[in-house]
Amino acid sequence: MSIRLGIIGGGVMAEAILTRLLASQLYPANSLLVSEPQSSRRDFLAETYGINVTDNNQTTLQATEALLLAVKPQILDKVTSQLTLDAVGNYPLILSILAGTPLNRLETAFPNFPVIRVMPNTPATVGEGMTAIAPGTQVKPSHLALATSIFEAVGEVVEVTESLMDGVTGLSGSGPAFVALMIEALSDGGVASGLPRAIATKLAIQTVLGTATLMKETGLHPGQLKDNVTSPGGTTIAGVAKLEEKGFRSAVIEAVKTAYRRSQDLGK
Ligand SMILES: NC(=O)C1=CN([C@@H]2O[C@H](COP(=O)(O)OP(=O)(O)OC[C@H]3O[C@@H](n4cnc5c(N)ncnc54)[C@H](OP(=O)(O)O)[C@@H]3O)[C@@H](O)[C@H]2O)C=CC1
Ligand SMILES: O=C(O)[C@@H]1CCC=N1
Repeated sequence: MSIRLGIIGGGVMAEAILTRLLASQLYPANSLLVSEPQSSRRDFLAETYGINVTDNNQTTLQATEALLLAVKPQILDKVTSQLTLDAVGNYPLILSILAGTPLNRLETAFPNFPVIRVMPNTPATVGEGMTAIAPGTQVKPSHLALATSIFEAVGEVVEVTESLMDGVTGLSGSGPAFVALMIEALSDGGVASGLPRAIATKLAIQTVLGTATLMKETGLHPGQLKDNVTSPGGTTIAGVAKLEEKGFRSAVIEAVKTAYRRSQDLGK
């Protein structure tokens, strides 16, 4: 079978996305090709998922539908300077998940190719990802439909203007790490209160998951949900008051804003 989707960079995000593309049967294993310099990583991906692998980035350009860029933003220039685009017979859709990397830079590196800037997140691994996509100047409705189908296989998709992509990166791109810290801290609080670690972590994870599901399914405002849990003179309001005293909300807001600014800096 011909290669329909090429991926440059076989790291964490590439694996998260390709596992769902396989599970959803959107792409069969033999239609995927991942280019990755580390031989042990190539062997792992080929043996685990049955996909095609190569150490030659140029080979991924044979992809008939799309080429996913999944390397670190800092090495984009190195990667693109080694590609010979004139040798390519077709123009696969370029999907870049590189944090902070603007469309105009990508479109300069891939002249005449349709380019979409994408920001997924790691819950993509279990099909619960949140992806934002921002189309470039050469993108047609068929390209948008293709990008949407690929990223809907890993969760939910929203289309935004490119000016919002750094904010998206600070919130949903980096957000899983912030939520993981919250879960770890909840578990630590449980352990400090005498719970065994395994039970504390189970409680913390299910509390975050259940709260998110409740808000998603009912559309309940976060403030209303907080009010619903806080009995007068009870335990929750005592904890909420302590969070406010310690600047919890301010710390989270600053974390997202700092990640947003870091995404902006990566683009310079
Ligand atoms: N991790 C996340 O949660 C998210 C990441 N992103 C973006 O995804 C991109 C990838 O991130 P992530 O998967 O975490 O990073 P990883 O480091 O896990 O993956 C990058 C991969 O690219 C490989 N690589 C290095 N040099 C080359 C090269 N010249 N040609 C081809 N492949 C190469 C690396 O190999 P080696 O290890 O040998 O260097 C590595 O396997 C980044 O741009 C990031 O901004 C976007 C959303 C979320
Ligand atoms: O930390 C990073 O730069 C990447 C982008 C969003 C999540 N991880």
